Amino acid sequence: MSELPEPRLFSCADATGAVHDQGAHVIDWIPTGHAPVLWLSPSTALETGKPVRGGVPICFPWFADGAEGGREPKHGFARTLPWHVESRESSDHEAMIVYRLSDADVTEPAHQEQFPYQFEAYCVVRFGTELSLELSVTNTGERPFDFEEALHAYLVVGDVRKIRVEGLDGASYRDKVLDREDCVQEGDLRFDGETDRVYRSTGDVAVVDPVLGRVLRIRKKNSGTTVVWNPGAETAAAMPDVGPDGWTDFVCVEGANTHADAVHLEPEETHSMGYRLSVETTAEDPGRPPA
Ligand SMILES: O=P(O)(O)OC[C@H]1O[C@H](O)[C@H](O)[C@@H](O)[C@@H]1O
Repeated sequence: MSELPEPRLFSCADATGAVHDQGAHVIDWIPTGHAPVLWLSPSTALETGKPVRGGVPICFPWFADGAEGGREPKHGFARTLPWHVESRESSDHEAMIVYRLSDADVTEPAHQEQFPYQFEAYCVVRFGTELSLELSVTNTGERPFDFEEALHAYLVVGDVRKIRVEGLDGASYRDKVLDREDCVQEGDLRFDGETDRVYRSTGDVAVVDPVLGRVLRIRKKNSGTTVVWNPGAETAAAMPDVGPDGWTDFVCVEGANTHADAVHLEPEETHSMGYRLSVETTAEDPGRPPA
């Protein structure tokens, strides 16, 4: 293992940002006039071949250990492979980069065995008043395949115990902490410990943060799954790159297509999933007790 090269830095009138080529992994986005939006663990490994804890990891071609289970590495090989820069452009109000990964980059036999298909993936990242990521996958081979994907964003929050996530009311979900299928969300989602839920939901989501006085809005495109994750105190304490105090500082709200929403591609077909993030300052009283 060697140290990761410095990330690529982006700057325009409306934002700054940073991305590692490994995993096409966005690690920073600061819209002008706001505090940082993406959480990055201060103790994350920044080494070739190791996942980075924070930012927006790309999970592909499977999520966790895959729809049928048993796949490795967790969340697929794309997040630890170096992606290729296809193009980069900047204007006054937006900085943009296009990354590309294909089956030719998958050199580990164990990875090839688990996903023996020809594909081409592009990730277009735009830094501006919004952070926008679009992951497109094309089947460039002669056999159909299924894949899972997630844009696994780590969002900075003032205190996860005081936020609420709106937009999932009524959605069915799998609770990975309780190991229960077919749960249904009632009202807003709040956090008082380990939370790991895979929602069937195409809708937009808002993270209302009374401590930082802001709302993070997530707009999804072609995404049937929203994953919400926070490790809680106990699990976090056992994770060296989160630690006993780190878990209150972030929540993951992920745009995804997993399990029943896995994507099927016939030869020459393309699927694109979009994830857009924006910030609004609010006047909500930080002392307001939870409803
Ligand atoms: O530790 P990682 O491989 O980065 O995974 C972090 C988390 O990702 C997702 O949100 C999953 O639903 C969780 O079960 C998992 O713990």
